[in-house]
Amino acid sequence: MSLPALSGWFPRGRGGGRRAGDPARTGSPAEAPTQAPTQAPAEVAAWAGAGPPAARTAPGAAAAGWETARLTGQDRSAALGGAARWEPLGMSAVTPVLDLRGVHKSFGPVTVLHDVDFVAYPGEVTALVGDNGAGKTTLVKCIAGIVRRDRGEYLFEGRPVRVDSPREATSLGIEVVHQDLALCENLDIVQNLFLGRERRRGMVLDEAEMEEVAADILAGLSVRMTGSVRQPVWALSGGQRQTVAIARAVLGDSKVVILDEPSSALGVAQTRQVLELVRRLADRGLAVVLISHNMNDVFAVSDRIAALYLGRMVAQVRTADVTHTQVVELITAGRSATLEQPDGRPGAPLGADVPSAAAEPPA
Ligand SMILES: Nc1ncnc2c1ncn2[C@@H]1O[C@H](COP(=O)(O)OP(=O)(O)OP(=O)(O)O)[C@@H](O)[C@H]1O
Repeated sequence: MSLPALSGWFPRGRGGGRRAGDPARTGSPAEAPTQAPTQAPAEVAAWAGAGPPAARTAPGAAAAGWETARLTGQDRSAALGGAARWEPLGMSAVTPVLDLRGVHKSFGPVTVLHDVDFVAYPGEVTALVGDNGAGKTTLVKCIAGIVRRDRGEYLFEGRPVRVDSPREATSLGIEVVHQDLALCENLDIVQNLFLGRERRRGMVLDEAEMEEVAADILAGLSVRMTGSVRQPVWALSGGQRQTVAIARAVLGDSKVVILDEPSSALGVAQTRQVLELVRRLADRGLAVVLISHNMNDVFAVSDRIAALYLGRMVAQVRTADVTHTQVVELITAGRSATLEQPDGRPGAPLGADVPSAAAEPPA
């Protein structure tokens, strides 16, 4: 497979693609004085998980979308010399596609997700990072209805929804590309793309229509396959398979695409091609959630980073506002020496003072 090189390699830039009226994306706190009000400490603490779920909602934030906190660009330079400052964002003018609040999940006695908040916006790549066992896959399974959360709100495009099965998630336009890709090796590209949703003309499959749509969707994603769309998947490279799996995810009316480690088995060139495709999906307005352990990939392609540590969301920040080192610290320690907690304490693990789930009364 060869992909045309994107001019400028991610020309939108991380954290770019500003939307009119979205102060959260302007990059400068000074540009958004009216829509990013300072929060009372109690509200900020609630973000960190110390408050009850009800306290997590900022006043009036339900419809407009609530962002958690960020390290401002202004403070970034300060971060180099000392403790940087977290600043609550208040409300964004753009409603998140996904907005999960206080999601809690246990498997028997083991609590895997502790009151996790997570948002994903249209037109953005949100990287979901965390060490092995942090709870990334479980959170994604909750989003995709594969696993039922014990409690927690689930808003889709600002509306509360019930997502208790994969079918319900799919009907909302949420697609997951799992690590194993779930492609059928013996089937060709067209058959894989349309598996389970074949186009028919009367009683027979409309092969010509499916071929045309397959070619269109691959071309629409700027994907050029060497060879026919009728070649079997077993004959494709790892990058090409990933592309087919992603194309299948966006074939319907998808609004959210979640990619689980899409480049984990790929070489340098193929990783770059897949990341270009990931960026392109977001540029077309999809909300893309990217699970990755690879910080280079995360920084190359994401607009936001959500960091899970031992089942707690310890930060959800703009990629442009944090450094590689800070994110690694968040992943490995649940805190960063150069990031303050929202309540002003420097460097303490966020949510570390939250009572363990085992000690909490049942919901
Ligand atoms: N069905 C289950 N039953 C019991 N424990 C589970 C189940 N699914 C996940 N866990 C546990 O939940 C924790 C989080 O797992 P999860 O797969 O969500 O982490 P992850 O961040 O995706 O890790 P990795 O990066 O290694 O894939 C792990 O300790 C795991 O053993």
